[in-house]
Amino acid sequence: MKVRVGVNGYGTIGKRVAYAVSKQDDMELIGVTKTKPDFESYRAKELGIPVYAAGEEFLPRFEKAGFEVAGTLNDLLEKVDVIVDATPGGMGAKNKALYEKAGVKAIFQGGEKASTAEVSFVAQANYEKALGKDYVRVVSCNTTGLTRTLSVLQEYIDYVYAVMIRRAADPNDSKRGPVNAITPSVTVPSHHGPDVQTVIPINIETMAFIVPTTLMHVHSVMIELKKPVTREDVIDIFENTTRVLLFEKDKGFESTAQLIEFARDLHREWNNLYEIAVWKESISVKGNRLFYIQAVHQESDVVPENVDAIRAMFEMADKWESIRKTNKSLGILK
Ligand SMILES: NC(=O)C1=CN([C@@H]2O[C@H](COP(=O)(O)OP(=O)(O)OC[C@H]3O[C@@H](n4cnc5c(N)ncnc54)[C@H](OP(=O)(O)O)[C@@H]3O)[C@@H](O)[C@H]2O)C=CC1
Ligand SMILES: O=C(OP(=O)(O)O)[C@H](O)COP(=O)(O)O
Repeated sequence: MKVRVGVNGYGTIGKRVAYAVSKQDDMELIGVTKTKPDFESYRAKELGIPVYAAGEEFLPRFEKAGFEVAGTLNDLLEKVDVIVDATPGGMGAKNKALYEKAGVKAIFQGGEKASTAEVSFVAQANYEKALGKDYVRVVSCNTTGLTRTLSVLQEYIDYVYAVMIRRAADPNDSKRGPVNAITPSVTVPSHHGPDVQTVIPINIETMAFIVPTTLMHVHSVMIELKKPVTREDVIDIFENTTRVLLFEKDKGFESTAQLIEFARDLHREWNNLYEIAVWKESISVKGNRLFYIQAVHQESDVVPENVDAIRAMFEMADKWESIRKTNKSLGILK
């Protein structure tokens, strides 16, 4: 039996999750929601994906444009086993009552508070915690990136300090900024450190800035060690960590621009770089401190996590079986 999946919110994350679900042999994409008949709605239809209005209040927009929808969100909820909520941050918590009423399981994204779901999720760190659960939150792109690399270093970590340099807007977004400024998050810690702690129990403080770029986020990670580790050990650990790739400046990876070009060269859909990119040269051990720099493709790193979360919620596979299956279907390198 295939799990029937709906996606509420066919935007940056939603369209990628819908695509990823459609690549799984144990899942069926039943439909997606939109609030308006824009080019994304027409493209979904061309791809054969049923488009539902995100609520009755949006129906007149579709009617006016002569765009035939398959129904409304409530109709979609009647046909699915699980809904992936990829609506703008904070909206998922409001939608939860609809999902409860319809009796469908739901996955929320990192824009929601941890309390919206029963568990905050990063597959390689805590897959088992989501087994059989009804409500799971895939943490934000930055939190996913931090958790992927920190979870495999846990035995060495006394305290983590990380600085997050965040992209200002996604490439398809012409409304956000800044265009010519650097915006600090003056609340310390930024939400990322406490968010990592919803997945793994480590000491961590984070600070964050927004800078004028659309391509990726970059993290500067500094770790106080509680037991010795060498640079070679860390390289070895990351080389053996799924969804983490090492890149070398010496091979031309000077910035996020070349990382995205690498994803383009792989002919990845939407130039997705699902893997967290760690600069190999940046991995340094000085006394009892470990340093490294990593980059996160904000539009795509959480996509495989959504797929694995579905398998965990329906107890369809164990952790490594699911991760391997998802990786293979999306061409994730390791
Ligand atoms: N973008 C990113 O880098 C990342 C985002 N996230 C999280 O993922 C979630 C989604 O973000 P993102 O994909 O960027 O958002 P987008 O704005 O790209 O997409 C949001 C989607 O929700 C739909 N929507 C808007 N209003 C409503 C409504 N009233 N009811 C139902 N659906 C609505 C939009 O439909 P329409 O277009 O038709 O109006 C759109 O399809 C957020 O929680 C965010 O924090 C997590 C990781 C990375
Ligand atoms: O939700 C996200 O983008 P946003 O800036 O559009 O809210 C990304 O996950 C990055 O957010 P974060 O820096 O809160 O992890």
